[in-house]
Amino acid sequence: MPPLTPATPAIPVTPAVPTPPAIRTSGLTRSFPATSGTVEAVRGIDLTVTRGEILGFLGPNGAGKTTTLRMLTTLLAPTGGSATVAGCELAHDPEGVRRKIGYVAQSGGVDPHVTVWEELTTQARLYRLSRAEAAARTRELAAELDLGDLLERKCAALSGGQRRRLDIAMGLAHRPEILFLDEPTTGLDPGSRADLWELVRRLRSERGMTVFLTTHYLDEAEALADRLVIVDKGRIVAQGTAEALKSAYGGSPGATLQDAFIAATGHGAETDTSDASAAATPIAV
Ligand SMILES: Nc1ncnc2c1ncn2[C@@H]1O[C@H](COP(=O)(O)OP(=O)(O)OP(=O)(O)O)[C@@H](O)[C@H]1O
Repeated sequence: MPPLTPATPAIPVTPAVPTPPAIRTSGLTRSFPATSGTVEAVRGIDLTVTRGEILGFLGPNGAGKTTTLRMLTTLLAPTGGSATVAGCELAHDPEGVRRKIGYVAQSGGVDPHVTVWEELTTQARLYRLSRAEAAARTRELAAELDLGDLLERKCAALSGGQRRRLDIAMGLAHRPEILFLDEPTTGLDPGSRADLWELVRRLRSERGMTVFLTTHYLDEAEALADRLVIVDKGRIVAQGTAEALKSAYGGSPGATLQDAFIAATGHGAETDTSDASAAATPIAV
């Protein structure tokens, strides 16, 4: 039989290379020894966050949000499972993870006694930038985060919103690929919250930044996040867009995210679930 001839000349095709996710976890687990036994803070989280996604990580008090965040940012070793963050394996290359992520803790981390300029240049120098590079990076960050008029001010004299912008600038000093924000707007007034939301949106649209955000504010999660993951008692109990969660859980056309949250977890956003032992069934929508 003659060989088959293609009807059209063969054009070399470059196969599409799938973009690896920003974060992937498999069975991520953390337990803590306690006097009364073991606290199972995180019980096998399987999660994928795509690059450029803003992910809202929600759950009642004690659900395991901070423990998960601390594992993903290398601050706490998992007791089980695995995770890849920004292409680096958490267990084998924590240094690589740290180079590629920015972490803004709930309590911030700035020194109240130094100026904004000193704080930012010191942070940039920690990432081995020369003095001149650190100064240039500080100017860049100040412009981007609207801190230009505050550079000579002592950190202690900043308002809550200004302090939060500085915290984020510090987290961005080394141009990370993924930004972890732990409760970024707790304690801010509505105007400062709206400014911060705008900033997070800009980081994603202008830099393609992946943002992993924990929050207690359901309106914040709904306004900012592309996708929500709800955890309870250390497990993922629901995930999807806010709209999908509302229609899957809300039970009526006018259902709110609060309705969906209560239906998925069995309680309100501020209830402490850490001592409960029953596990909910995970539902993805
Ligand atoms: N170092 C620790 N030692 C013992 N138990 C801990 C430790 N850290 C966290 N836990 C427990 O693990 C569980 C999950 O805590 P975690 O802080 O991750 O919850 P969370 O969802 O962040 O809660 P919150 O919204 O209140 O901050 C809780 O029962 C908590 O008491």
